[in-house]
Amino acid sequence: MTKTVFVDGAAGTTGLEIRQRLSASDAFTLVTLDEAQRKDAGARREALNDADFVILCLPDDAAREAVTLIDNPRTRVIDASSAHRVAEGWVYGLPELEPGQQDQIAGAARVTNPGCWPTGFLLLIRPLVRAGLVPHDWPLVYGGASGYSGGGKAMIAAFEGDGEDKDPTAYRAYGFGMAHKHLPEMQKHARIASPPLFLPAVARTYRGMLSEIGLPLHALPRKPSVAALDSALRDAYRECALVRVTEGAEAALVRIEDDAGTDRITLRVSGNGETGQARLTATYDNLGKGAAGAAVQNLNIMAGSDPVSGLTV
Ligand SMILES: NC(=O)C1=CN([C@@H]2O[C@H](COP(=O)(O)OP(=O)(O)OC[C@H]3O[C@@H](n4cnc5c(N)ncnc54)[C@H](OP(=O)(O)O)[C@@H]3O)[C@@H](O)[C@H]2O)C=CC1
Ligand SMILES: CC(=O)N[C@@H](CCC(=O)OP(=O)(O)O)C(=O)O
Repeated sequence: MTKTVFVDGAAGTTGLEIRQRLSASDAFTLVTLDEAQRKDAGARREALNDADFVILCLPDDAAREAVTLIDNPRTRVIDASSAHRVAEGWVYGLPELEPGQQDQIAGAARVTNPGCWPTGFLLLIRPLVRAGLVPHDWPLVYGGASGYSGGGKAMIAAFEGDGEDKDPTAYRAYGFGMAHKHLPEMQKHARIASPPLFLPAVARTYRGMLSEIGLPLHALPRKPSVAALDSALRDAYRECALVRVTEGAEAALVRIEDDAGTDRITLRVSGNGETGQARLTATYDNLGKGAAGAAVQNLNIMAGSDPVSGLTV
């Protein structure tokens, strides 16, 4: 029997992408509310309690409210917002993060999708911290660029609009308050002593991400080689269909578009043994592995289906 999936926020950027991925599914029946009802608390309460699975594609406050509207123990929730990323009682929905993480997701009633920025950071750094190649109190710096759909409907309108509010920029940096909302999530799930110094930017491309961590290898206590970092990542993700580790030395150019339009993430370790410098790079799609693809992957895992069903690997 198919399971019902109610997407709350189905008219938004992430919600539309999830609908696209589930529309041809044999395992799930998609439920959405029409335009007149999609913000009606009564209609939402009914849909939230009727569904086997709920995927919240809402701003944080609306996501918190949606959870309070659920009063039956049967409905299982995946929250794409940042409302519950470090909350007690929620399983972190990044199945590749730790051994056993996928099993925790499979059995959970409440799963929080990771943020798009934390996805790249955590998949690059967590295996290196776990292996002791990077100390847990190392002062990490993480930066990169996101496609503008990462800011949802409002940012899409600003980049694509033709009114006074149109932002004509090709590339802009932000987060200068050094207090981005993803910092607690990055610190907690990387299991590091303090959050990374985070340098985000947004580029004039609809979708895609390119994010990076630089490491001075000679300064690290264990002075790891580039090859040691590369092999730690390969070991960590050998069984993971959506995580590719490619040869960093061959990367003459890495583009923000490299994995746009897919649900995978590509990791690379580049570097120079003589100068003792390494560059860890992740490319993925903010709406793929960064949001909708990750939500569908978690849904598949929770429902006991093939984790990559309906996804572009
Ligand atoms: N875009 C991305 O790349 C990523 C997004 N996310 C997260 O996913 C969530 C959704 O983001 P995104 O799709 O980009 O955002 P959008 O702004 O594109 O969409 C949000 C949708 O939620 C609707 N909405 C707002 N309040 C309510 C409410 N009270 N009841 C019902 N619907 C409501 C909005 O309605 P209306 O159309 O009327 O505005 C809109 O359709 C956010 O929490 C975001 O942070 C996470 C990772 C990446
Ligand atoms: C380009 C851009 O503005 N991106 C957003 C992150 C989008 C995202 O990941 O949303 P969540 O916070 O729900 O994870 C930002 O940096 O705040």
